[in-house]
Amino acid sequence: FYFYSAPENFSEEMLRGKRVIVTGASSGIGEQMAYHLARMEAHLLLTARTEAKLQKVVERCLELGAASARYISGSMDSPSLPEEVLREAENTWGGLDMLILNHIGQSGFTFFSGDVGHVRNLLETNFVSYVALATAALPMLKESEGNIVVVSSVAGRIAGPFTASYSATKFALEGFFSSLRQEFIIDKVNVSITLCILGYINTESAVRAVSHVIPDTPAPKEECALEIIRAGALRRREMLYPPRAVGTMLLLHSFAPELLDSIIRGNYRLENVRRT
Ligand SMILES: NC(=O)C1=CN([C@@H]2O[C@H](COP(=O)(O)OP(=O)(O)OC[C@H]3O[C@@H](n4cnc5c(N)ncnc54)[C@H](OP(=O)(O)O)[C@@H]3O)[C@@H](O)[C@H]2O)C=CC1
Ligand SMILES: CC(C)CCC[C@@H](C)[C@H]1CC[C@H]2[C@@H]3C(=O)C=C4C[C@@H](O)CC[C@]4(C)[C@H]3CC[C@]12C
Repeated sequence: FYFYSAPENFSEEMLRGKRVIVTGASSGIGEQMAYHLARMEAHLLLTARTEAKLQKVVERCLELGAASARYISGSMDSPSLPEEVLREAENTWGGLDMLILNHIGQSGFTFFSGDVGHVRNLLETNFVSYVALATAALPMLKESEGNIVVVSSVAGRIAGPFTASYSATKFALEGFFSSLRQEFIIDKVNVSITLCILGYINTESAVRAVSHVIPDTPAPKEECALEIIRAGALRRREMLYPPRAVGTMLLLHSFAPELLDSIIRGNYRLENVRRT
């Protein structure tokens, strides 16, 4: 608990000139990570589906001081996109230092509807594409001794109600990337894997999805974005944000899981859950 709140030896120069891919960078935490990295004078390759938004983010990144900034648009449920993104990095930079996996597909905050097709598609977008991106990036990351950063959630450690499909995709990420980290150590592959366990963050889409049910005040996306970059650059195994709230939840989950479950249910405004 203390470990994660300890002062850290991070300097923004660590990112200067680094070649970084950020997925899901057209809005929310991904967009904020792009702006921080731009200020730090990194080279940026951004992805998401909406080209118009990516164009604006790239423009702003160049104003903020990015060494370079470009984008690729497309949906991560398409099996060819991950390789296309990494080919672009190889062609323009000839290498890669940091891969930040952050995008998620749409999922509502309500009872599981029974739509198995949606689960399949969400696993493709939120999980399989992460594996494909990391796999395609690995040769370049080995060369640079770089970083893989996986953005996950408290919902990837503790399953609350109304996030069944989403939680499954985040649990999958932790299983896969924690196993991979072990293999890297065995094989002496010097590529770090940082898992980010986030609580409720004030992005537009999250607030829209849950504010009528969850009364808590969400944590700021700007600081969240900076903490993710910091943890990745410091090659941390995991980061928690906001650290105290998430740390307390994980601790409670480990020694009194049923108590935590009931606290979560008791904290929600269940009468406001939209049943469709
Ligand atoms: N906000 C929160 O409370 C929490 C967030 N997190 C995690 O943080 C990360 C960022 O979340 P947040 O910033 O809130 O999310 P946003 O909804 O703000 O951003 C999601 C990004 O992913 C892109 N995206 C959506 N669908 C697809 C798709 N099919 N293919 C490719 N890209 C897609 C979106 O752009 P476009 O629509 O243009 O494609 C957008 O850039 C996620 O991994 C999330 O799980 C974890 C815990 C809590
Ligand atoms: C004691 C309890 C109140 C603690 C429970 C923590 C709750 C509040 C936090 C932890 C993880 C959060 C979810 C998340 O990870 C990602 C998304 C996707 C986004 O598009 C919509 C919002 C959603 C569902 C978040 C909703 C709020 C969650 C459940």
